[in-house]
Amino acid sequence: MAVDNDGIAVVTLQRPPVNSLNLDLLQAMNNTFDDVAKNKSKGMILTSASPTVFSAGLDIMEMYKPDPKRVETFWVTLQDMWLKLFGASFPTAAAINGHAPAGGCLIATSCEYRVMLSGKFTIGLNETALGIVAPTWFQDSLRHTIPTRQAEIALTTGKMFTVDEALKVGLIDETAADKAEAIEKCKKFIKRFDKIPSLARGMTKQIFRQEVLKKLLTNRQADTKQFLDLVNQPKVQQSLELYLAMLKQKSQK
Ligand SMILES: CCCCCCCC/C=C\C=C\CC(=O)SCCNC(=O)CCNC(=O)[C@H](O)C(C)(C)COP(=O)(O)OP(=O)(O)OC[C@H]1O[C@@H](n2cnc3c(N)ncnc32)[C@H](O)[C@@H]1OP(=O)(O)O
Repeated sequence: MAVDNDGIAVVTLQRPPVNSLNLDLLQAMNNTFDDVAKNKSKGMILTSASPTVFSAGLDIMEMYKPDPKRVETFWVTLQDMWLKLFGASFPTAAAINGHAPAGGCLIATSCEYRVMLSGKFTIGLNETALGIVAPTWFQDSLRHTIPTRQAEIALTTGKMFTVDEALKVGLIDETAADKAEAIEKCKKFIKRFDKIPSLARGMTKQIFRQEVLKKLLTNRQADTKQFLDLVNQPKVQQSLELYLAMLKQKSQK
């Protein structure tokens, strides 16, 4: 992860090849978010070092034949990452410079503003298409971004939106021709708050988001148990094995 700081922190996800979210990356993200808060940055922009993938979502290897202690820590660290990002009092934006499936879409929709590169990229919560259920807080992040009806259809169909579709439905706010332009547009969004007192801004955001945050905070143990029960089911392990094989086969073509 690299952080440039000119008052606005640009945080670059840098875990080749596809920025899949494993325990180490999630821990690094959490430490970085804490630093951004401590340094009193004006805001934070999340982007990717990959030219084609923002993030491929959760690292499936963390869930396939998992070590019991590690997979639990993995999930709790993912919850922490979401609580910190969705609940950040500082302004957040995502410069989405590539594909953003599942957990990649979760990161983007946890931010307040999204700029995505024009091109053949897709974004969405595709969990149902993989035969799994997007956790409540994944669903809430989408519902917080696009109208409820479109969110329900997208979630139940596991829809991956093209850039044009994402713009039309409001899943992204703007498009950009390249990464530099996407970062500039995110900076422009964050600079809108230059004349707004930061305490009032931060508290307003937290009040606006508190219902959704509270749902996970009061349900963390049940959410973790639900995930662990699901991931340890033989049928789920079988699906993960098939999905990994499919991804490998595709990457070797
Ligand atoms: C299926 C049942 C799951 C049951 C889980 C239990 C409950 C879980 C609850 C919550 C779920 C959370 C949601 C998630 O985030 S799950 C992850 C979903 N992510 C995806 O479906 C994306 C998969 N990846 C892709 O579609 C593509 O890789 C893409 C991001 C579009 C990039 O394409 P491309 O640039 O062509 O790269 P490759 O496909 O060639 O991939 C390069 C190597 O990276 C490996 N890879 C890709 N994605 C993942 C991943 N999410 N986790 C781990 N590894 C991944 C891929 O296999 C290639 O590896 P190699 O080079 O060794 O062959």
